[in-house]
Amino acid sequence: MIRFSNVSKAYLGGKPALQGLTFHLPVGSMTYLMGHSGAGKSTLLKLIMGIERANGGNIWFNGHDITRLNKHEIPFLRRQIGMVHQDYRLLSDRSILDNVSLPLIISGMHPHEIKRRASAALDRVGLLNRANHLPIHLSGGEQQRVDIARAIVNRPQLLLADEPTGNLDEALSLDIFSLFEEFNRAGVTVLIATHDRALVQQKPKPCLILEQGHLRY
Ligand SMILES: Nc1ncnc2c1ncn2[C@@H]1O[C@H](COP(=O)(O)OP(=O)(O)OP(=O)(O)O)[C@@H](O)[C@H]1O
Repeated sequence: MIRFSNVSKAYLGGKPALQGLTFHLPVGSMTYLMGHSGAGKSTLLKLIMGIERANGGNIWFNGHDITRLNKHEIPFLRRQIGMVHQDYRLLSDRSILDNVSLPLIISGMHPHEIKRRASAALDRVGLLNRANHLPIHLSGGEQQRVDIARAIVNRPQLLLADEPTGNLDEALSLDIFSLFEEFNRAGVTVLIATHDRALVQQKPKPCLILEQGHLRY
């Protein structure tokens, strides 16, 4: 699914954020991405999403080298990837159904199909009965579920999560993790950047560990 080959990234004027990364995430795998603050986890996720560009090396997504995509091809790449954030990033003046609909509106889908798919995504995270509520009326754990519904509404092959349990207590973190496991069982490849050692110990999975921009083996 994803293959990094000797990938490096340095931000303008900064020291290298990632250096010489080589690894493979097979289709259907579920992997943690760990490392201290500043180790390069978010940068690695941004390279996969095409938000940042590598300075060296190649990144293969389903056999296509995404380091060579031009800017018109990036939206097509992003439609195949769902991204879950630590801070949810929901639009506060839109219902949760509207929030989940957003990626489908952007992709130009018919309104009937948008409503059907967004409702199905909310149902999968157990929030269909709150479809017309504003985000402010939901708890932190529920808002995280809305973010996950929005990430999977396009039926992505790959789900990336950047500290998805960073704002949640242990019980809610396990709930959220169980959702990721469900999608993974349905065939979605999952990569979760996390500091959450309790979660990693309770739910062991293969780990990529970054140390100051290098992979630790
Ligand atoms: N837009 C940017 N411009 C310049 N430097 C950046 C930028 N984004 C990240 N960096 C630097 O790149 C390095 C890796 O940062 P990154 O955010 O990828 O780490 P992280 O492991 O995700 O950290 P955290 O766990 O705190 O989110 C850090 O030294 C950071 O200061």
